[in-house]
Amino acid sequence: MRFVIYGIGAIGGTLAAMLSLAGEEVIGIARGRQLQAIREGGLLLRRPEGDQRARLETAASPDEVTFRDDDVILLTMKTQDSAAALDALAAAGLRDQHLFCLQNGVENERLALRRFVNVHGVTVVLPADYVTPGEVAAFGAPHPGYLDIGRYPGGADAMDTLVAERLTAAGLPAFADPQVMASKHGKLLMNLGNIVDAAVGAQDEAKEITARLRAEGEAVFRAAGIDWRDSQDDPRRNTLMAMGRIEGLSRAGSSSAQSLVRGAGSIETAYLNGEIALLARLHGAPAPANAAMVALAQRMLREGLAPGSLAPDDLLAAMEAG
Ligand SMILES: NC(=O)C1=CN([C@@H]2O[C@H](COP(=O)(O)OP(=O)(O)OC[C@H]3O[C@@H](n4cnc5c(N)ncnc54)[C@H](OP(=O)(O)O)[C@@H]3O)[C@@H](O)[C@H]2O)C=CC1
Ligand SMILES: CC(C)(CO)C(=O)C(=O)O
Repeated sequence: MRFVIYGIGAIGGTLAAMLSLAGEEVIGIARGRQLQAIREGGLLLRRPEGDQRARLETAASPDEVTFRDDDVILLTMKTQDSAAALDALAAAGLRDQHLFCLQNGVENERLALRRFVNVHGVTVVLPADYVTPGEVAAFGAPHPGYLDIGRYPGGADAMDTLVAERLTAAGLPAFADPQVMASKHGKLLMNLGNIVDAAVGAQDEAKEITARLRAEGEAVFRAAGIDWRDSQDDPRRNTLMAMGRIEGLSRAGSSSAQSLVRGAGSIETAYLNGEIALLARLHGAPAPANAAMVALAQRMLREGLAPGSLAPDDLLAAMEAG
């Protein structure tokens, strides 16, 4: 088996480094300064237990990869970049190799299944940062995190088990999960707070606002008949990983906050809070607070607002107006 990891940022970089340090065959598809830095000096993975540098085979796009039957593709870009990436994979000749979506939200699997037949969802509980080109950090300890892996739309097959075994052997506990989308919907409820973190940072009022977004999300899931499995009360959060400390580094915030920190020019909110807004509109349930967060994220991009530059009252006002 060869792992083709598409998008070498916080999550893809952590996986690429761990798998390759464990002796797995890995190709990382990266771009820009990240690609250049990895080609020049490898990829530094920083963890509470210490730093390790991985040497990676890289490609600048799927058409630089000669795909093999034993390839598994791990999608690790943010959702707003997935459609273009999937089109590039199709154009490069990817066929029925198994493709795993290691992304938040629940849209990537649908995008993938339009183009490919063997699609798997993965719930990613792995707090990680893309620090600078050539360097990623994973803050969990003793393990960087854990993953649930299953087929989309449901079930778990031999490939889920095999990939879970390889990841676990590389130090990242992974579990074949026939109800992976219930797990992913549970994680999505947590990620409704990503935009709050991006807008106001980690302050007490942020928790209340996030709780409101979450309650609205749960009500919308009920209206839409969607099952979910709670992510925040999962005991594996304590047994497998807790937040650790890395010397000289503090977390830049949620993955959405990191997009703003890096000036990425796009943010994932339309696929997180926007999933709730979409379901609400489809099923006739109200979701003004989550809809307002989608608009707020767009405003932050448009006006070039720095992460953490808004006040909780700004968010509350946007929710009331929404
Ligand atoms: N970071 C975290 O703690 C967690 C993140 N997640 C989820 O994991 C997913 C990935 O997030 P994260 O790792 O933080 O995101 P990052 O932005 O850190 O990494 C994504 C990487 O993919 C690259 N990329 C995007 N499109 C392409 C392309 N066409 N070709 C080559 N490279 C490409 C990006 O490049 P560029 O920078 O140039 O855009 C970037 O390097 C998201 O769905 C996120 O919500 C889940 C759990 C935790
Ligand atoms: C739960 C959280 C915030 C952990 O990093 C996450 O999934 C993200 O950053 O997207």
